[in-house]
Amino acid sequence: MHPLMVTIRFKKQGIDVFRSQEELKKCCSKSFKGSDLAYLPSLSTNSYHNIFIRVMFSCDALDFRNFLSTTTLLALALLLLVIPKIYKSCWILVWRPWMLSRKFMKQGISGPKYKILHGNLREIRTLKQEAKLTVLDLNSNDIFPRVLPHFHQWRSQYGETFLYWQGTEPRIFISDHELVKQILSNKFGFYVKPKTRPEVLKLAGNGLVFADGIDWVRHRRILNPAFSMDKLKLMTKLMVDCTLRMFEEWSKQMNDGEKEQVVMMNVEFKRLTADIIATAAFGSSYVEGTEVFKSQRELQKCCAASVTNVYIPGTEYLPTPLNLKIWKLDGKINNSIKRIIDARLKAKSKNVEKDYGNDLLGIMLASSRSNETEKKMSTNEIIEECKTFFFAGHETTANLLTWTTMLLSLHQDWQEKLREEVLNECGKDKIPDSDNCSKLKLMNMVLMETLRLYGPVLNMIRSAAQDMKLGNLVIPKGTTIVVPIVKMHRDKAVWGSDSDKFNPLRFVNGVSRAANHPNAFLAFSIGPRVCIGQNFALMEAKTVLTMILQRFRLNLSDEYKHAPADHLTLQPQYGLPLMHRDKAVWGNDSDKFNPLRFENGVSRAANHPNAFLAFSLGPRVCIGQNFALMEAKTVLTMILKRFRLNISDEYKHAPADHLTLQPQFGLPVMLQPIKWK
Ligand code: HEM
Repeated sequence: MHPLMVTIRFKKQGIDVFRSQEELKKCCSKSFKGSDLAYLPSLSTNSYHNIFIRVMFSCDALDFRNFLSTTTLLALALLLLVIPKIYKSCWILVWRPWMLSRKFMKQGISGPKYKILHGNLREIRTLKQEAKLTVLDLNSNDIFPRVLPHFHQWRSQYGETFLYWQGTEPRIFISDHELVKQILSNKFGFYVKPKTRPEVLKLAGNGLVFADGIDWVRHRRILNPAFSMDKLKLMTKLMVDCTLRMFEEWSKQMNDGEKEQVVMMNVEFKRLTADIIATAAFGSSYVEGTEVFKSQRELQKCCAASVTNVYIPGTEYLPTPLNLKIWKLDGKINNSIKRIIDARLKAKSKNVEKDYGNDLLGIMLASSRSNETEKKMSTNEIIEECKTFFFAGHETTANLLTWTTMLLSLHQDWQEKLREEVLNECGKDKIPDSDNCSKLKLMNMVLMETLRLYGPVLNMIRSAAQDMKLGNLVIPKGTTIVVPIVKMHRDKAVWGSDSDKFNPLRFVNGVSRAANHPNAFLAFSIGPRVCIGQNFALMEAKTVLTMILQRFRLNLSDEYKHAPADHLTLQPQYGLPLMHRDKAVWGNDSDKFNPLRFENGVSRAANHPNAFLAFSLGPRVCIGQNFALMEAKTVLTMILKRFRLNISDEYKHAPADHLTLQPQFGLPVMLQPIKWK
């Protein structure tokens, strides 16, 4: 405001305004003592710093000196409190975005325009909502535009590397494999986990996934032994038991005589993997863990809805309806975990168990009693780690199993190949163990290819802990780096021109030789923060798949809509309904003599219309099949009319390949003549 305007305004209120300090002093000496004067220092800004005001108070009626000192102090205190906040807000809301955008622009990096407070969140929300209305072609693996439509759009507008704003947080999208390798394999803490939203911390726990620095080193050192190969071998048995329980449930749901069943696989796999992690890592049953899983699922919905909203620090303490819901769910999760921990402590104190147990929970509880600080975990830390493992330990593997069964249903040839491999390694009904699983090479390739195309983790994020030089780029401190796994796994330059195709054979020579870059496969990340549970997840997936392929043929139900979606992890938006056919081809009793299976004809005796190959099929089908059958029927009829047949005691059951299948020691049969009345 112009000084003249200020003067007029104060004069109107009966306040004298002086234009210089000298003028003011003259007046003071005449009618006021110095201390009775007030002037507003805040007015002393560049434009009107020479304006002083005289306040027309009655000095007798008021102890003006006291009044002045208290209010000045209060005002000063308030100013001291408010000014830094205002400064910080201006810095975050306006100055930093402007400055950083310029810095990146100078390096040739642009992106969508920053909008105050919201950044680009509104665009992200709109694009995601629009993408969710689409359904992909069944054979399309090009899911990037659907699951991360904003990245897809900005990439085509601004190039491979661009800057965008998650609210007021600057984020740079980097998909260059070499740069990503440098970021993820950095061991010096230059790229750390960025601050996480409070609701996400409540969901996934403030454990290993989000820890940094010495805390992370301590936690990882304590937890690593829980995932050693020896421990995993012991866990396979638990995985098998849980899977058998799932089959029992399925057979209960199946009506008598039914050979086909539609099952929502994503739901079943979530339940199964939850059961497995509850038993294998926490020694609790699914029932005890149910409360944790149920609440985590609810929380996940809250998080998926809120991550595209603006986050204002401190708002998590306001009693909004969403916060109230989050607090309630968090309370439930904490209580359930405490109950599981208490049960273990009780078992130990009653000497039911010698120690705390050698699973994940046991290892953590033992560490809480350690005298060495670098091997010690507090109770709170254990609770947070439990949340982390309950969440990370089942959600991801459930999605891996879901997408693998989807792809095997679409690619029946691969389903058959895997079944053959399973039957070779484990037979028709042998329970798989870790040794069998390690021999399943084709299955391993299929799992890798599924993780490449439909990896549960879509992105990883890191924050530059200080100004960093990355390739030709300078990344200012505090910038978040987004590593788009789902995009990088489809990079034609690295994975070849068929990168969008399902081709497990690309992994025939191992993961590091599947692409042009040895670290192109990022499903479990790389470097020091590589997924701690990857061997556990793969062992689990192999065990479950083996047991399914031994028993069922998988087909997609007609109701399936191909709509992969970003629900924090990659999930099928409308679920995955699959049709199971009882056992591979001939059913559970395939080893039994059961002529009734041919009741409805040869083509309907098995799950495959051409399963019966005794006379071969196609153009070279046996020319004499009818002759042979006629002959067999005639002879058998005549024998059966005359004799009752009994196997002789001398018979040795030894079918042998004598060009045709023959009884090696002949077939001595006792013929007992029938006397017809
Ligand atoms: C198919 C299954 C899985 C996939 C695709 C997967 C993927 C990943 C990825 C990409 C990371 C790195 C995240 C980042 O650095 O931002 C990670 C970390 C982690 N994963 Fe997994 N994971 C799977 C299964 C599991 C299982 C079964 C467990 C536990 C039993 C687990 C526990 C963890 C933990 C604790 C971390 C943090 C490790 C650290 O920072 O030191 N994951 N996982």
